[in-house]
Amino acid sequence: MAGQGGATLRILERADKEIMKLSRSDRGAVWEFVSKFRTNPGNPGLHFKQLKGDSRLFSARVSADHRALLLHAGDHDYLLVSVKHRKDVYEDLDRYAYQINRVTGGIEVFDLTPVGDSIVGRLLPPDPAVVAPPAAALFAAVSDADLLRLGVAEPLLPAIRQLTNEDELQALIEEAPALTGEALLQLFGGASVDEVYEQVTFPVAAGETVDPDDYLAAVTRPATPVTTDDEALQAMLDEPFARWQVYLHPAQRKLVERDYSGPTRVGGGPGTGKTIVALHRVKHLVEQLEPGADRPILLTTFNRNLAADLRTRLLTLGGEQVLARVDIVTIDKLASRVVTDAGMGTGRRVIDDDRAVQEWHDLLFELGTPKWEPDFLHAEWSQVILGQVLTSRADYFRARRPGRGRALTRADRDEIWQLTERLAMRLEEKGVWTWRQIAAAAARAENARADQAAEASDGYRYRHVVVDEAQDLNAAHWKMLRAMVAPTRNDLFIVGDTHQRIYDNYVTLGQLGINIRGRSSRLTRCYRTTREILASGLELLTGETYDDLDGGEETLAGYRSLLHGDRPVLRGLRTWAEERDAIVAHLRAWGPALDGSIAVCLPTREMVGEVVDRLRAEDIPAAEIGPDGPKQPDGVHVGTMHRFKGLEYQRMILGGICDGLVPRAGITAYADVDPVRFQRERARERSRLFVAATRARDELAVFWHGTRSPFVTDALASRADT
Ligand SMILES: Nc1ncnc2c1ncn2[C@@H]1O[C@H](COP(=O)(O)OP(=O)(O)OP(=O)(O)O)[C@@H](O)[C@H]1O
Repeated sequence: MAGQGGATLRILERADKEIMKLSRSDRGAVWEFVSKFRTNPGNPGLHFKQLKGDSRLFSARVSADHRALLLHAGDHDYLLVSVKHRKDVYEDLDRYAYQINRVTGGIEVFDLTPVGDSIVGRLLPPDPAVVAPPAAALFAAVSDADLLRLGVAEPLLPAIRQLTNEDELQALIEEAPALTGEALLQLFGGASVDEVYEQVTFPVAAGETVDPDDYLAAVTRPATPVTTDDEALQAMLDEPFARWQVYLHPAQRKLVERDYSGPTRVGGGPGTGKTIVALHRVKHLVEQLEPGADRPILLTTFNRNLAADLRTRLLTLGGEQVLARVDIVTIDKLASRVVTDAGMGTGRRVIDDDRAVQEWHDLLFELGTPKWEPDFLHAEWSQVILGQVLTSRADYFRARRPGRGRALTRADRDEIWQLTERLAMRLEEKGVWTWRQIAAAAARAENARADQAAEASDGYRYRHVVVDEAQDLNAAHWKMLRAMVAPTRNDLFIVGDTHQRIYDNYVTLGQLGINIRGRSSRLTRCYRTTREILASGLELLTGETYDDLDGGEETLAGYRSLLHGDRPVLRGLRTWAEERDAIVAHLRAWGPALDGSIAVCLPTREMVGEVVDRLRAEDIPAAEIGPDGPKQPDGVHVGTMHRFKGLEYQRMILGGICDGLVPRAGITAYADVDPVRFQRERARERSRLFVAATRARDELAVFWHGTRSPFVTDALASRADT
């Protein structure tokens, strides 16, 4: 990057927050400044000079009114740490301190105003005589040594010792380096020092001993969040919200850039940047490819609007060159392609599960077999026989039926096997099949292909496979994916959160030939939503346990947000008509949603239709969310819970959160006859509500009428406004 006489200039994430607050033309001036500086820092127009009293800090002229503050890392390497009004650079110089964090090895620059001391570039250890902690100090129970072990910035210790309430803590966090904020918030929330170390600090700790004076080494560590890439910088200057393109959290960056000896899985609660990590991973993998015109990387997800969104974001992130090497396709479409390639199912139409259950019903009626419920047989066929890609009666006799409840005798299995064969024939005669059948057929076809591919050295479909929303794939999908890529380094990168599982697919990846043991990690910092919304979302999950896709248990320990906002509004109304009035009133209070940043989520399609009609009658523009996303980008988006997977809104109303609707009344029928199924259905409905609640960035309102949903706990409901 540094040409002859030129310099490397990296922009520290901190500076970019200031840059984003500038006017458009001033941002343009920053861009020009960066280009000129990189070409020749000695350009007289830049007035580049060292600041008095510090060997590393420099100032330079960005525009008539603005100055840049630069930190010299060594050689020709500089960091842009601040862009300020010219008056402030000189007046406020004393406010800045910088250091290399001894735990992460990253460079931290911060504003010490809250301390009120002048300590540029000098790290003053706190003087206990001067800053004796007041009696009610928030962190009185945690020693300095422990705070430092957690990676809290040393120059902020005096200020931290003064904190006595959450508002002061929040104000400090706004300005503090991210790790300091994250660690303090977790401690404030009641976590122990060891827990915070494990969940927050360890994932970002440098893997080597840190030399606190070696700025050149520090500048390239993932813990120094910088951009050097011109395209990324320009995109960010044009589109201030695109920070994710540039500044990965060190925990995210490590996952993106690591070389894995086999399949890996990244978990994490909603909004922790799993999709962002998947996109950066794809870009990273493309950058390792030798030039070519093929598409050796598969990026797959569950539904069509998410696939479209991945395409748009990957284009923004990597441009046409990256996109050209990646096949982005939904998992079902991929399975369809495979069966078409294999010459199977020509001309067959896909039917949904409701229609398939109806076919079961008709078949059982024609056969006069009252012993089985259509619903039960469909689930057994879909989840066990097709789900595990069982191809013979003998395999079915031996199959495990995890989570299926009710035990089956050998005679039962024999009968069910014959019935499923009859149903399959019936569907074939009608020229239709289900997505599950397609997935199972694709897994078989792809495995046959892989057997041949293993003989030819390079016969696999893909070099790398990246999967988003992995919690919703079924075993047949995994078998297909496993067969698409050679079992070697960096083969599968799997991203998902089982707390957000909204389809009935439970798998143990290890049993499907995908061994993620020792290569599984979890992101814990939420970028999307506020602490207040997260707390309510987590409360909705109370009492359920979740798996880790590999036979173990998954937790959300350490899940946190640095964002802070209003508590969600909870409101019980008497009738559905009153609830609709309340929805309209709430939307009006929020003001017009012309940019599609507001959504209403409801449990049934009928309710969606009724709310859309009502909003239109009130002259509030509304768009229903279909399988390809909102039917138009502007207006209030309205959809059922299923449709909200992977989306994000500034403000959301969850309506109709009533007993009998969430969870659906129908599932109580299983409570006695099939408790395992009941538990699974309930967990799924809970996850659906959790997904919907965690789509909101800033504000959330939860409404119901009549009796509230049992998922709205007493603790939540005690704050309700009825
Ligand atoms: N490093 C980052 N810097 C800034 N913003 C980020 C970062 N990582 C993620 N985000 C933002 O956080 C939000 C959530 O990211 P993303 O959709 O990747 O999360 P997710 O874990 O896939 O969520 P979900 O599981 O709910 O679908 C997005 O708005 C994204 O731009």
